[in-house]
Amino acid sequence: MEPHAYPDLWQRTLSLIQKSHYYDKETFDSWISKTELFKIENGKAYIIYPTMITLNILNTSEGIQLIQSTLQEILNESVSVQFISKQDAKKLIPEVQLQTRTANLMKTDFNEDYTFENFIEGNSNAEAYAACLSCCTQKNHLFNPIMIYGNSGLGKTHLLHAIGNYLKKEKPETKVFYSYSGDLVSILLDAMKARSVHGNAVELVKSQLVENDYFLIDDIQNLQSSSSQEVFFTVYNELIRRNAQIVITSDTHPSELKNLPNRLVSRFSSGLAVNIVKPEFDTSKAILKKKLEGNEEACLIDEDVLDYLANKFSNDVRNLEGSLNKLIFNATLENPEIIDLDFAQRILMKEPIVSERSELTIKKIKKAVTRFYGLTYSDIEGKSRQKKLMNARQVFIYLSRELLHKAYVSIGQELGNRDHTTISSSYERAQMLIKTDPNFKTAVEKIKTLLEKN
Ligand SMILES: Nc1ncnc2c1ncn2[C@@H]1O[C@H](COP(=O)(O)OP(=O)(O)OP(=O)(O)O)[C@@H](O)[C@H]1O
Repeated sequence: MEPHAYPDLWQRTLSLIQKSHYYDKETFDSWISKTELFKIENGKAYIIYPTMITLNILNTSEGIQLIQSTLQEILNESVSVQFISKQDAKKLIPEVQLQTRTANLMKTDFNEDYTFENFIEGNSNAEAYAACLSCCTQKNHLFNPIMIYGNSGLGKTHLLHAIGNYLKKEKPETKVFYSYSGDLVSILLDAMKARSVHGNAVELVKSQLVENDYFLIDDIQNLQSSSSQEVFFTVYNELIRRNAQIVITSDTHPSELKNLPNRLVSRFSSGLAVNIVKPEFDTSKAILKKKLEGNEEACLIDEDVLDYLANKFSNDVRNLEGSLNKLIFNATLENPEIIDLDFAQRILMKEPIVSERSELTIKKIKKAVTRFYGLTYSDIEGKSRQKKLMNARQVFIYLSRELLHKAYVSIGQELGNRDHTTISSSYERAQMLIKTDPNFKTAVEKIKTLLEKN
């Protein structure tokens, strides 16, 4: 039922109660008529009492019975009744939001391109690939947790999404949870802030988390808040007890996770830790070829250009792919007959690719986006809903997420402390726009180029 329908429904209920003459006129006018219906949820009507006297009058078995039967008469369905104070009603709001946020968090959309089929195997990543694939196919989880560790841009997120995509297709009944650890921290901190009149919000989140069969956490090194580490610890233990498969990625070996408590680190070390390193030459070349698949005719490229890229940019597969994208993008502008080594070197030297991704920061993305749109920081951080500003914010959110995997909460901080749920829905919209709106796509591509120049 829409919230705006409650006052009307409650007026009708009160009028029937008045007509029943169960309460005398004075009691009704002074106390009962001042009540409000806060909401009806899961078969329960939450009724706000203004004072303790009202509560004492209402809270008798006959009083409750009268309200229940009157509501049932109007709604044609049975409801139970819970009386709440005005303060309780205020506390209920965050809880409702929390339930929505938690529900959103639980339904993960996996990146459709990040599949096992699209992942190129080589010595550099064979163990990680095998561990992730086998945990999907084997009934008993032999290794738990599986920790995939290695530098940035080497395919860790890709493999977690591949697990999700595989299970969604092959075992659709499986419950899979995936989150960047930074986003999980936001949800847990929210739950700790949310007060609750019927149940504990943290317990609610915990109970939803432990119900998963697969629990995939990306970039665990960002699980830095000690209170969320506490909650994570109990969730982790319960998941292991229930034999759920846990797969975690991190930028270092578990034993070197300095910011996490020892009891967590030692648990992470008890499963299987596999390293993923930079792809060797052949794997890098195969990744480039995979990326070109289907575009061979539109974009002719010399084999020695692929060798050149594979030799030069393999430290981070994002840079490897980025260098190829840059060549293809420039080829659409200049229309060469073929992308040869001269063309490639000219373009890549003119606009050098960021050689290490650590050089890219969220501040740099913000600077590039504002420069591109001709805006100031206060424009982009402010509240105006002008189209240009909204576009700029969406591009900023999109790039921060895609290039740096930034948590929604950190992106929100850069945008005038916007709430992380706002950021998460803008990101979803941006993901849609990149597929449907050519202007949005071009802006993203151009800003990426700007970023690579700096
Ligand atoms: N072996 C591979 N085969 C195909 N694509 C790959 C491979 N390794 C990495 N990639 C691609 O490289 C890009 C970066 O990979 P990914 O985001 O998984 O890196 P990551 O290790 O999670 O980095 P970070 O630690 O920064 O989160 C993605 O587009 C991914 O598809």
